[in-house]
Amino acid sequence: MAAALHFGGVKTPPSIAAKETLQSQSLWPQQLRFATSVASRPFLCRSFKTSCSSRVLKVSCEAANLDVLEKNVTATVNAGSSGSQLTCVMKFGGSSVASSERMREVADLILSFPNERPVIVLSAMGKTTNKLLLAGEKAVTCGVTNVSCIEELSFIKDLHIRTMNELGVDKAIIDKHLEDLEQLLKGIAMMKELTPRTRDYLVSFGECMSTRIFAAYMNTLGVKARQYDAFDIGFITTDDFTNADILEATYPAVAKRLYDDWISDPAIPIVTGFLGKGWRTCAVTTLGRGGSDLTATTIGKALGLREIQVWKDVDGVLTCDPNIYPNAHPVPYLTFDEAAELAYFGAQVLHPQSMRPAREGDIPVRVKNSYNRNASGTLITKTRDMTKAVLTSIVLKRNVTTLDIVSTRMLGSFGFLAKVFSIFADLGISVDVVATSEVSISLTLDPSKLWSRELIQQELDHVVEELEKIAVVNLLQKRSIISLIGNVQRSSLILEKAFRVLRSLGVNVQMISQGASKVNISLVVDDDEAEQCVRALHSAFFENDLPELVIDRGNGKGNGSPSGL
Ligand SMILES: Nc1ncnc2c1ncn2[C@@H]1O[C@H](COP(=O)(O)OP(=O)(O)O)[C@@H](O)[C@H]1O
Ligand SMILES: N[C@@H](CC(=O)OP(=O)(O)O)C(=O)O
Repeated sequence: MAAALHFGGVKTPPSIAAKETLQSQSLWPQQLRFATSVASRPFLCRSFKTSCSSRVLKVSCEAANLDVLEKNVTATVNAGSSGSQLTCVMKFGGSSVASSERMREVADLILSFPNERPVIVLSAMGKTTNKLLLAGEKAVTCGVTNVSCIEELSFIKDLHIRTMNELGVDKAIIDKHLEDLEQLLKGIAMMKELTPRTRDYLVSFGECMSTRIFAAYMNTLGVKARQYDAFDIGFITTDDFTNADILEATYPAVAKRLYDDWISDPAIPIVTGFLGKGWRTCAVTTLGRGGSDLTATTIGKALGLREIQVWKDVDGVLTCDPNIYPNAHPVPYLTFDEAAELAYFGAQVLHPQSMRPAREGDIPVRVKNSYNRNASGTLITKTRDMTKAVLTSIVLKRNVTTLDIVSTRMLGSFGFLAKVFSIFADLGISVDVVATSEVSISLTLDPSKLWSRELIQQELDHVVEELEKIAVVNLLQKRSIISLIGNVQRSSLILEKAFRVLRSLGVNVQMISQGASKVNISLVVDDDEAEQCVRALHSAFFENDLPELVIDRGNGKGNGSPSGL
């Protein structure tokens, strides 16, 4: 039987009617408590689904016992308090919490928003994740007796102990972690192998230690804070170690745990970014490099918070990677689609999957600079005014492999494309950019699903071997994808300008593709020409005063006048 629950408002007790959704105009703790308590009672619910935005919570559930459900709804609503609820997520990346000074600065920053009651998500301090990975790799070959001399292990210990000393927190809070870390490295040395599962457990020490230190520091300031390991509070993931996906069960579980604790004993939650728990193995998993952004947006959606803030070391999302072009400018507004595309095509500033929960929950994401808090940053929302927008950002993804596949006509055109993609699916390799004709297909392979390495030669040989059964295959390595993120409604204008720039550099574009997302045009060029192209494109699009880039004739097609190049 499908039970339907309807909240008329926060003060009105809910009534049970024959509908399938519970809706509320504002998200109050008691509604979330209700939703999560229903979700957590399998005897009560056969199936349960929620989606929430900052204003609307929808719950559909199929109840096994309506009487019990009704009592539960009433009890939970009456017990709830409409007082101070959690308001936003603030995520601070490794660069923001790299030292004791930075942690002080971040605490000060959090306290400078007295009207917020934030959930804090932290990454590991500075480059700790990289150091842990290096320590693990060294442990594989160095022998058990040499583990304590691994330089990266000493670095990590020194950094964390010094930070605790300087912040005046009790060093005992991470004693056990430091001991276990060394034991783990000895285990790796003994086994002479570092599996993806062990790798995830190894890197989890970074976030587990940074959050404990920071929560303890907040407590020394007289601000009540409570540390949480994400894998203990309901972050349930697939068992794809090193690149796990968050499962739907995470949302009600995390909401329940954080809200229950907040209501019974309010304290600022300090949550480990990047980590989860595999649903079959129950082992620690990680969400892929930069995954703390995804932790933040997941919490934002789970709790239906007002805003998700990600604090970085740059003034927001920039017009291109500042390491390629130091004068890149902050982009004030982006849509979730633009930000997702930008992240997916290689802009390190955001995790590729992090926009999904924010978009589903329709929760604005603000990218801010913890080193320059007055900078306005970038606001990412579902829609924005695109009438004046042409190009938003230029993104470079290096060291990409491309494949040109020409059918030997053993299969019809439908069969050919289907067969090509089934080969990639069977081998678990993602494809980024695709250009097709009836009998040929060119595509680029995405190495990002593999942990900090490119597709290895053996895997590529296997792909080619399989494809050669139906096609002539040409594999080209050391290519780059330049993604032009912006208003693809103006693609002719963007392409005209881009090709002028590239022609003036004597660069030949090897593949071009315009995504269905309508925000991205991808161009494939040689690796060694790519940075030069990005710099020239940046100055043509963002630094030259080119009137045709801003004038709108009201028909959405630009004025088509030739560029000044
Ligand atoms: N388009 C871009 N906009 C902003 N930063 C970018 C962009 N492309 C690459 N970056 C790099 O991303 C870095 C910020 O991301 P990240 O290192 O993940 O931050 P954090 O560790 O603070 O979360 C910047 O320091 C910058 O070097
Ligand atoms: N510490 C992890 C997770 C993370 O999100 O880090 P950061 O916020 O510093 O990018 C990493 O380095 O990948």
